[in-house]
Amino acid sequence: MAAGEAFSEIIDGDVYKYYADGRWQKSASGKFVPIINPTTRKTHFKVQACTQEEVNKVIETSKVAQKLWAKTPLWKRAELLHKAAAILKQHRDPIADCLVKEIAKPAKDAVTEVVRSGDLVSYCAEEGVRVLGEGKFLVSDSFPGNERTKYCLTSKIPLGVVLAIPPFNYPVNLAVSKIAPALIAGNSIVLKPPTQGAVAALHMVHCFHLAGFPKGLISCVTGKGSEIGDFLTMHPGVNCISFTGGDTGIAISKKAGMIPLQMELGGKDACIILEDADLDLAAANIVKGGFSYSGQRCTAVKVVLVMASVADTLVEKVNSKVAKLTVGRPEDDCDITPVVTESSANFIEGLVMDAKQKGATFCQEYKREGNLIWPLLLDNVRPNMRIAWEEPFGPVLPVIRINSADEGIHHCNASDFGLQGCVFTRDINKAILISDAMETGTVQINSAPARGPDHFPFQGLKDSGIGSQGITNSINMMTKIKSTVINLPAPSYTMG
Ligand SMILES: NC(=O)C1=CN([C@@H]2O[C@H](COP(=O)(O)OP(=O)(O)OC[C@H]3O[C@@H](n4cnc5c(N)ncnc54)[C@H](OP(=O)(O)O)[C@@H]3O)[C@@H](O)[C@H]2O)C=CC1
Ligand SMILES: O=C(O)[C@H](O)COP(=O)(O)O
Repeated sequence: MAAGEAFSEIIDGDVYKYYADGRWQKSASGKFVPIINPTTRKTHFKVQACTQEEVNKVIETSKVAQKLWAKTPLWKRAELLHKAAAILKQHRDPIADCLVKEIAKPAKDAVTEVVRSGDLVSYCAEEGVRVLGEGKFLVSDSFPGNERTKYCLTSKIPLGVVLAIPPFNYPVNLAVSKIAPALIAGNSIVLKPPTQGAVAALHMVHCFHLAGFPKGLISCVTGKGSEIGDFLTMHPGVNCISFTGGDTGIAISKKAGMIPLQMELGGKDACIILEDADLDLAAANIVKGGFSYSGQRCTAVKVVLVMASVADTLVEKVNSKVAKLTVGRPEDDCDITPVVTESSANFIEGLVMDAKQKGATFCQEYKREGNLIWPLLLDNVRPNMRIAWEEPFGPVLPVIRINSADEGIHHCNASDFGLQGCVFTRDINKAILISDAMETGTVQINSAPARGPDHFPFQGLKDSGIGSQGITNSINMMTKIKSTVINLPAPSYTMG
């Protein structure tokens, strides 16, 4: 069911339409993709399974719309984005409700995601006006052998059609973090939402529709990534891909053509705890960082590396906080809610069983009902266990006891991932040295990893990504530099 009158045109019967050429449309495939509610494990929504012909048409109209959009004054682009942000925030409740049903996001966090997304769009509009409103002026006589006969003017121009593919865990926020920078920079956008989260994304797209963007500029095609993903990412009409997700991103980067790629992939964010750390602060951050949204955040704390001398105290403090976490339905705003799919729950269980077989200490009893997995801290994890290296994307957190900071740094750097990490210590000098040594895109000192606030640069090293996100970096990434050189007949020196 569509939530409320404002969204009635985006659904036909019980199947949500896709958005192309400024209209909500039914796919000619006659097929739909079911969206399973992680809590009930029953089909909750249905979306169109778009065809390759429909993708071709979308990219064609997207190209035409982009040419006109690039000629739209920057202040007008910003004005429309501000309007979309306001409409999005106005409709936060029905959109948040979709997040609860599709991805089992706790009710309050779901509202926060939508509000944060509106703020991101507004900030992007403001930042874009400044970043794109400025270029460079260079003179030739700064390079040896030249007189001042050339003036070079540079500006930032759009790339064309940007393909945006966000993951299930932030289907609205990680969609607008691609859509808003693309649009302010004069690009058009084709969104392929994650299957789980597609309906929330379609509602969000409708807010942009209501804001009055030109037709064809924004499109949203639905379907399973495994079915239309390759066709989209290898499409010759696509000029840039901004992707957030798992290993799929590595495969995409090998198949995509010679176009700019922004890839935000998985992580195994390490939390290093030194002997002098504030253990209450560390424990609070480990629980928040490791278990919020049931560990389904790329920036979740995914391995704790604690000095053996303080490990017992830390584990005790973490356990007493884990005991207070509520477990249940997202509608009831529980801390721990069902993980997104049954296959995800099975994968997490596989990691837990491997750790059990290899002798990890279970701080809580392992408990699972359907997709719901109770929070679990695994102590005395060793490097031969899969959980020491793999990303569970669930409420299970390994603790490895270390005897030196170097051992912690070594474990962190031996990972194929390099998204974020954190270190807890009262010694700022040690914190800086460890931060510099950690091969990750960001290190947080005395706090858990986090992508937000959304204007901070956000990037992964190694298998965690290509390029950098954050509002300003995304705007820059979705543009190219264009130079115009004025050649003078004779050298000219100002006031000379
Ligand atoms: N670094 C970061 O910023 C973040 C990283 N992540 C990572 O994402 C993963 C979990 O998210 P999840 O959604 O399961 O990730 P996936 O990689 O499975 O999916 C991400 C997106 O890619 C789509 N997709 C799937 N196959 C293809 C394909 N062949 N071509 C193009 N697109 C495709 C999916 O669509 P469909 O749903 O239809 O399959 C979805 O929209 C974790 O590893 C996590 O660490 C998550 C959030 C942030
Ligand atoms: O997908 C994710 O996990 C997000 O990028 C995390 O965002 P946050 O750290 O701001 O919650």
